Amino acid sequence: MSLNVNPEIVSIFSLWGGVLALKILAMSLLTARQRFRKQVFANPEDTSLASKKSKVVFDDPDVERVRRAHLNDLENVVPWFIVTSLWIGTDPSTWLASLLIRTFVITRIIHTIVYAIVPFPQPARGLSFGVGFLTTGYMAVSTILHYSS
Ligand SMILES: N[C@@H](CCC(=O)N[C@@H](CS)C(=O)NCC(=O)O)C(=O)O
Repeated sequence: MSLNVNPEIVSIFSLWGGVLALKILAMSLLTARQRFRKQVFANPEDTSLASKKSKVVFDDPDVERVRRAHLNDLENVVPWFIVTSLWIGTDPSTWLASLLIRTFVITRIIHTIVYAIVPFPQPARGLSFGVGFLTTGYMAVSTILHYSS
């Protein structure tokens, strides 16, 4: 079996994967923004960076919301990077690869907006999570079928 990776698909994956990596890095900044806004930190030494009112708190709802969104990213984006880098070796069509890669990245950006930036009522978050989840699931199954046949 020969490995045939289309360079156009690699470019699309690199571009959109880079955007997604930056989005995940931005989650740390969003967490820090909430910590400074609420003056709540995870370690005693961090409180010296802020006002005298600042304290160590582990259950601030706004900080925890961003942290849950960050964790959810890691639960979904890490498998996506692994699965996509395997799937593009199965010689998918450029239009399908482009559609699935863009769809996943856009759904993760929407997930962050509706979870951590402007909390939206459900099913906004569930849908953004679900579409991305199905995208990764499709690519994983199609990779397994490709290499097992
Ligand atoms: N680890 C997730 C597994 C299920 C999941 O990812 N659900 C999506 C759609 S409802 C979600 O955004 N969960 C919120 C979260 O992970 O904090 C959880 O505990 O909820």
